[in-house]
Amino acid sequence: MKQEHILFIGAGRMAEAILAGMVQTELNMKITVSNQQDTKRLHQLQNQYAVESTEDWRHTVEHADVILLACPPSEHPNVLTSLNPLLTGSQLVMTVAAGIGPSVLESSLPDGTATAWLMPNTSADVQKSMSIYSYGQYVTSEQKLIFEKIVSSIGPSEELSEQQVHQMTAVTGSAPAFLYYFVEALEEAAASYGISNEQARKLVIEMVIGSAAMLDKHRDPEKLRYQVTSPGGATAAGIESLQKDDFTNSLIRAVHATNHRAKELGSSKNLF
Ligand SMILES: NC(=O)C1=CN([C@@H]2O[C@H](COP(=O)(O)OP(=O)(O)OC[C@H]3O[C@@H](n4cnc5c(N)ncnc54)[C@H](O)[C@@H]3O)[C@@H](O)[C@H]2O)C=CC1
Ligand SMILES: O=C(O)[C@@H]1CCC=N1
Repeated sequence: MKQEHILFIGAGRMAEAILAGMVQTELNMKITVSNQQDTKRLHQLQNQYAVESTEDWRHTVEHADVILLACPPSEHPNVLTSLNPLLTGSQLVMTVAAGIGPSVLESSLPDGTATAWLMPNTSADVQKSMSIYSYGQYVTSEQKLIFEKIVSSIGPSEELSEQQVHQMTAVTGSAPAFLYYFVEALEEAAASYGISNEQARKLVIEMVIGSAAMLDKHRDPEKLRYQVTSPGGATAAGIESLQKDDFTNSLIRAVHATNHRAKELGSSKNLF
């Protein structure tokens, strides 16, 4: 079977999480990583994940089946402009950038270029990224198979429309940061009672892991919340306090702010 070749343009945090996930699966895929200028970083990734690296991705484009843009949204115009004359016509160009859907890629690449938008999260590192994605109009069924092979190596996924990927970017791409922020806040609350920071961390992280396992098993957060919340009991007082502080709407506002910024970052008005 032909070994496919994937070229990463951008080798930062999201690229590394994807790499880490991918190499845990026997994908029979050649992986080349590149970034803007940081050779030290490329060598670190090369050694850690046994992948290849190049200091000038332009030399690798013609050999790649899939080109994965993992650079900031603001760098897409430069990268796409450089990419344009180098494409052979049979490659899949995909991005993980917030705000940059397949229609944006299509409008800046030669007519008929196959494109896809993947919105993963950093849990790709442990093959648990809940990823969402959307295809452009020229992707072949063979390219879909390759794409799905890559995506399934980093966790569960869901195909959505381009508009829905915009709307769900906060929920799957960014919300891990909201959850980590929640953990930090609870650690702070725990430590305020005088236990050590290490103890606070253990208590909170293990509680979150246990709760995530319960969600995984029962898949009904409201029911699980009721099981914890004894009528007239202690938890009810805590939930009431969160409700007084407008917890749900605070989170909804965070989702809206995130999506708004993502859209702004990827808006062709600001990019091209
Ligand atoms: N960090 C995350 O959790 C997620 C990030 N993303 C997307 O992933 C992309 C990268 O984000 P991070 O990894 O967080 O950023 P980062 O700052 O850690 O990495 C950016 C990488 O792009 C490279 N780069 C910058 N300009 C370049 C250019 N002109 N040519 C080649 N490489 C270039 C940098 O050298 C670096 O390796 C962004 O588009 C972001 O929207 C998507 C989902 C989640
Ligand atoms: O913060 C960001 O812009 C990226 C997009 C989704 C998660 N991280």
